[in-house]
Amino acid sequence: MAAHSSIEAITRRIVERSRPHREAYLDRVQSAISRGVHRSTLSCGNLAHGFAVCSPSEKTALAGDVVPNLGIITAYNDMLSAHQPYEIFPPIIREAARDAGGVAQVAGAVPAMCDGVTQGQPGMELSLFSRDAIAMAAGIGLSHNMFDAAVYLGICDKIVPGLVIAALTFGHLPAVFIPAGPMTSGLPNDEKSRIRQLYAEGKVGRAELLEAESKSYHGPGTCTFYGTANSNQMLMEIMGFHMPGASFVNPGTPLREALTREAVKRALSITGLGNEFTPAGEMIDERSIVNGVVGLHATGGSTNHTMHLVAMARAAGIVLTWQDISELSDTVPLLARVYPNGLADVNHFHAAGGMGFLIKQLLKTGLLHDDVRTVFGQGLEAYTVEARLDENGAVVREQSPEESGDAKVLTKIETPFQPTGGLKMLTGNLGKGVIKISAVKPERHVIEAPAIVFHDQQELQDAFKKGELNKDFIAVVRFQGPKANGMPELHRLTPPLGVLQDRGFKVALVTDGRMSGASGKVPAAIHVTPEASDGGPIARIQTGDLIRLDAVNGTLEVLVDAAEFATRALATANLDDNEFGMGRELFAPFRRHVGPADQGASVFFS
Ligand SMILES: O=C(O)[C@H](O)[C@@H](O)[C@H](O)[C@H](O)COP(=O)(O)O
Ligand code: SF4
Repeated sequence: MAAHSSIEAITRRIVERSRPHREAYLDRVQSAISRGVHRSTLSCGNLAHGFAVCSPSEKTALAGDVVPNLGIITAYNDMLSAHQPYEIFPPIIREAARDAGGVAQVAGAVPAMCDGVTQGQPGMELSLFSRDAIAMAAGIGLSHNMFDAAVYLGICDKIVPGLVIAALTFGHLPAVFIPAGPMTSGLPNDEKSRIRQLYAEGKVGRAELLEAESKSYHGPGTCTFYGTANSNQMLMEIMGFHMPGASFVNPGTPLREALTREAVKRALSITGLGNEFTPAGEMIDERSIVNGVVGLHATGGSTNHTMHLVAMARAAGIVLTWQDISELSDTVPLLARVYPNGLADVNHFHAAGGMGFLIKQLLKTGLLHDDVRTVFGQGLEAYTVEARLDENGAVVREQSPEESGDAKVLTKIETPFQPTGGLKMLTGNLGKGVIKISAVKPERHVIEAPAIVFHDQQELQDAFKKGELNKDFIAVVRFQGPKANGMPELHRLTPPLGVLQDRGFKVALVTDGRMSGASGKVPAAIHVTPEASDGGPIARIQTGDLIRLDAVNGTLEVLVDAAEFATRALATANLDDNEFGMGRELFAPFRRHVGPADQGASVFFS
């Protein structure tokens, strides 16, 4: 089916806008491809170093240029429950490669930060920058130039975006992302949040809170809320980097291992040595990026992707804007209700039909481009399936059902939960920002209230504890942008603001910082650009100013006389404490060179 007219029009606009960058990028990819089997360009010395630890048969294979070699980029560590399962993946991948007549080597590892461990801590100020550091680290591994394709082992927030930036930078290589799957369901996310709010009110102690948190985050796998990590899995499948049906199969299961082995075999079959060469830089085009944005809207995905997707696209010469994202939101309905957009978790989403059902529903009305390339072949229709094991333990795929397994969690295109998607751009005299409305009740989509200005989230939490915030107000938390302190997630604001909202006050947040993908119920205008440290108008706001956040009309305004507002001095903040400690001194160059949020908050592009 042809794509919906609005989808086509926005895609065409992106193609035109991107043309100079995209053509130059594709020329570079072609030039790299033309140099042929890359290890054959290495000297004997290089090659001997490169396969020194391989078996004799692997050395023989790699000395020639007919056996494909797979580079593994791994983000394994024990800090992320989502990444811990990757510890055992390399030997499985090497064995699967041998079984498929190829070779696999760990090309390199990349760092991975768990935003849950650093949430509210100084380390969170390294979080956003770690995305670009991950891309650099993956580049170091791939620069050995021994490989005919790469497989990427990464799940969470900035790790997948960083790996995609690397995969597209090495766009002459096919790229298959291999997920490890979600944690099994524990304490429901809304119950965890209820206990957090009780703790914020002093009604339960640390022991009760820790017990609840530990029952929620209890084992290997991705946390089960629909935050940035699980938004990443959705994106990797809908953009064609995953094998169909691979995203949300729990770790440690036979199907998980079979899907991993299958992905390895597929990666070895799409190299330039075979007949289905699928270099990542040509596989991903403007249609793939638009499909990613559509999936984000249809599932109420993470606000972080208004930056990560922009940076990922730019790595392939594609210029995606917040306007594109916002207009796509007007066309794409919300079809999934997964926490924080509902009570279900990602395991319930998968059991209700998951990605195969979602893609099928969106393709039905042309809201996705079907005519795209994927690691599985041509066309997104191939992803309207569910993966399972046959009696021999092999992966087989069945057509997704016509009906949802749970219409309260995943609905059909004919009966959407909301007629439009979750992410809106806001514009006005405070600059640009974004808001995620899929988790905000309609009666809170427009908030007008006096500002209370804070220069960090602890100040707001302290004011809340002193009982100073029992009123209607809009919290302005500024000097939290990329240049100021690395743009940390301000997710610790969610419990106090949630308590005040539940008490019936009209509250909202305006910040040049960002929130967690797990944030949601309080209306928040985030990623406000220009940031305070860049002289943005957010630095002119004074406590008491009336602010209007209107997610219906997409506006963010301070209701102060324009002439008076323009003559106000820009506020300043003492950021000395953000320069040192917990490695922040290592990222000073990033704070100096990072681009604005609406350009992806990247040190690579601005
Ligand atoms: O963008 C995201 O989805 C968040 O960064 C998420 O990965 C992070 O871990 C949250 O902080 C977890 O939520 P809690 O902090 O509420 O456990
Ligand atoms: S989803 Fe967030 S908290 Fe969970 S493992 Fe990933 S980064 Fe850590």
